[in-house]
Amino acid sequence: MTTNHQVTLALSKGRIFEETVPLLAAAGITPNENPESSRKLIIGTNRPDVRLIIVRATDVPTYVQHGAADLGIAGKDVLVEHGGEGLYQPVDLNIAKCRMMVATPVGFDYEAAVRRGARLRVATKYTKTARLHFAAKGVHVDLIKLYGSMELAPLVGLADVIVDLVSTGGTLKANNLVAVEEIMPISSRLVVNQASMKLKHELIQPIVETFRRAASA
Ligand SMILES: Nc1ncnc2c1ncn2[C@@H]1O[C@H](COP(=O)(O)OP(=O)(O)OP(=O)(O)O)[C@@H](O)[C@H]1O
Ligand SMILES: O=P(O)(O)OC[C@H]1O[C@H](OP(=O)(O)OP(=O)(O)O)[C@H](O)[C@@H]1O
Repeated sequence: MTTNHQVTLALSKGRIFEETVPLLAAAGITPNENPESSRKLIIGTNRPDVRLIIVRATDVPTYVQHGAADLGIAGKDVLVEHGGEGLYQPVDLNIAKCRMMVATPVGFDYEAAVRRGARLRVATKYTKTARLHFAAKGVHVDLIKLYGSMELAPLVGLADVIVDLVSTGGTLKANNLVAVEEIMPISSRLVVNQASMKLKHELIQPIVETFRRAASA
């Protein structure tokens, strides 16, 4: 159980953890175990007042919103889908950078489909983001919720287009797809439970400031 003398930081394994290690180091925080190799979900650190919990990337805002974690690091993609209720987002950490894009099979004329008012089948993990994007453009869509490998959907006739994250473009290229529209740039943000920010201000504020300085260095 966390106390007023300890803060809990929610992180996901993989790219967010890798890119967070230098930020933790700047705040004088060294995990006692490597979450990539450990099966433990609660990981202590060299600082008795800081512990880490390891959760799915999509679940970070939920843990922080409910105060099960005081702080967390989550992608803007995940935060937009979650809605951000109960969270402060004080620092854009400029890590895990990529872009939320609309992509289609090579040869699909997206602009023409939009112009003639076609109804598009859109496969995505990001249904809220996609709904808002296409509604703002006045494009009618049937949303197909997937949990990964969105690039497959247009190749096997499940969808006309996808909404997914693109970084190098390598995954799109390998699957004969092309990005046709940017929805928003994505990076990860530090999120803080609003009640924790007040109740544990003396512990949390220095971490926020250190992350802010490290992120802009
Ligand atoms: N190719 C990429 N390049 C850079 N950043 C990315 C890329 N893909 C995802 N991200 C960012 O990193 C975050 C974590 O991605 P990661 O792949 O670790 O989790 P996930 O598998 O998408 O999530 P979950 O485990 O909840 O299904 C994403 O929310 C996004 O903000
Ligand atoms: O443009 P690229 O550099 O190829 O990156 C894009 C890929 O990265 C993400 O997947 P990720 O690697 O996180 O796999 P996952 O979503 O299946 O975990 C995203 O969903 C794309 O598939």
